[in-house]
Amino acid sequence: DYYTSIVSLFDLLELETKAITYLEAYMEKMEAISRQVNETLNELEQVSQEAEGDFYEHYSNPLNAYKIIRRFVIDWQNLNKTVLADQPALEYIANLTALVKRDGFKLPTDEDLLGASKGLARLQRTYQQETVDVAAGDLMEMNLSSNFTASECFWLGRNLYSAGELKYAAEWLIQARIRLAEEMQESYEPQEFIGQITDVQILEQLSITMFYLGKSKLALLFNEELLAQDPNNVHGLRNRPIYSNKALEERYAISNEDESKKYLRRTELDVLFDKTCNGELQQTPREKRRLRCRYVHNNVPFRFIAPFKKEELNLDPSISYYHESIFEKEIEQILNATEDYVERSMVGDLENSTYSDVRTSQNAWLDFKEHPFLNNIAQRLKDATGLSLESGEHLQVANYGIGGHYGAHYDFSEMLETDEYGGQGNRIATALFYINEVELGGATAFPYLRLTAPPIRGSMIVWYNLHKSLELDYRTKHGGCPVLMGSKWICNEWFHATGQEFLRPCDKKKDGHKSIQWKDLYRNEELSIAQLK
Ligand SMILES: O=C(O)CCC(=O)C(=O)O
Ligand SMILES: [Fe+2]
Repeated sequence: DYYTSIVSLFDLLELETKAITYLEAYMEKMEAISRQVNETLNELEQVSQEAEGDFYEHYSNPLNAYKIIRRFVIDWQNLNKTVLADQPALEYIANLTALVKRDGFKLPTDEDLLGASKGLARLQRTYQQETVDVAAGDLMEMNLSSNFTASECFWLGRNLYSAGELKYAAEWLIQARIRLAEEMQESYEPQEFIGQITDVQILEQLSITMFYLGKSKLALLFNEELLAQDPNNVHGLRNRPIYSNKALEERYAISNEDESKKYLRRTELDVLFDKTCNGELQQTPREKRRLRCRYVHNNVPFRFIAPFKKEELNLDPSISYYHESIFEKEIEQILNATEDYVERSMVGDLENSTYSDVRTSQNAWLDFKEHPFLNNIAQRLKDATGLSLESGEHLQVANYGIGGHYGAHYDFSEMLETDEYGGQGNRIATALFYINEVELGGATAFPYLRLTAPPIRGSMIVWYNLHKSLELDYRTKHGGCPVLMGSKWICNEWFHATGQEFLRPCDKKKDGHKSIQWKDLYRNEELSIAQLK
């Protein structure tokens, strides 16, 4: 999947560079052919004009009789056989096909484009970025000098419409119109490049989008504009009575309950998560007053000389950074080891796992036993947490691309089966390394705790998912915020409950009550469309 990872985009760039050279070669051939055909055409026109005078006189001349026959046997044949039958287009297509087939290269699909579009909308929503600004290449007040063209705005709008992101679809389509008008002004000739769109196309899409957004009057207005430009437009004519009836109905309706089914449904939890990611929700200084940064050795002899740099983010449940916890060399080794295995992440248990929009990232697993270089990392994980890795899982490596995110979830299994996780008990703690610099976005967010941990290259965060009593800690709901710029690489380790009895002694007292109030919050929430207004 292209939209889930930046790595695969490098392959695409390479492919496009080659495709451009093929297209250039094709053009050169076409121009040569066009020259030859032109010359031949001139010749033919000349000789046939000569014959236009007196037909009988002309062809009584045996030389002329010979010439016309010769033209059919030689000249036309040559033209058709050698010049026109030489098909540069076919050759170009064959070259391109061979290039793509090499190494089983997969071209991006409609699904990839849809994913990339959704990623952009997700960024806009989470970080409250206006469409005008994004279209002008302004993201979080940085100018990225990647202005969108009218066509690009149009196709993004169309994709967002298919994805049910109607509000953003409408905004991008309006940008497309503005840009198209500008582009027309800049050049006097109507633009003719392949894929250029027209105002009629935009208006078709815009009116239907407005209609499903519940704005029938606007839908009607844009539809009229469409018909003014293209009076016989089939869609325009068919939709006119539908839009105008609906607009009339709304005028007289007391309430307007018949909302469209095409809204993208967003839950209250989604909204809460967004607000945590964009910093609208934060802990107060008072709540944070007891948090400390300190060196810790956890009674590990080596760590007396090289202590961990611990930064507390939350005390109960415990969440902390351990800075400078992984070496550059190790990061390199991890990335090398996973390069070929990074797959689109699955969500859910093994049997029922499906690709899902909840999580847009790619991941791979590294077995400690198979990779000796992981020994040091394993030791560090044990020393920092004081937990055993006997019941731990393989190390997971994940990568998020354009707008990639991981919606709010729990790491533990809520209805643990005895044989689940190989009978090792629930996921007691999570340790997560950030292994690259994320330019912007991509924090790990805990919405119930109003807390984010921005990714810091080389740092690890550790938190407990279970209470000391091993009851589920419902305050630990968390996820990965959308990556705004760059890509995000993490690797994480899940510790399990089995074998930790003496390492993290459980309280006799049950302490699960501390988080019980979060348990059913948002569980069966009514799907909310608040976000769309
Ligand atoms: O990407 C993140 O920051 C969170 C990842 C996560 O929660 C997980 O892999 O379970
Ligand atoms: Fe998680």
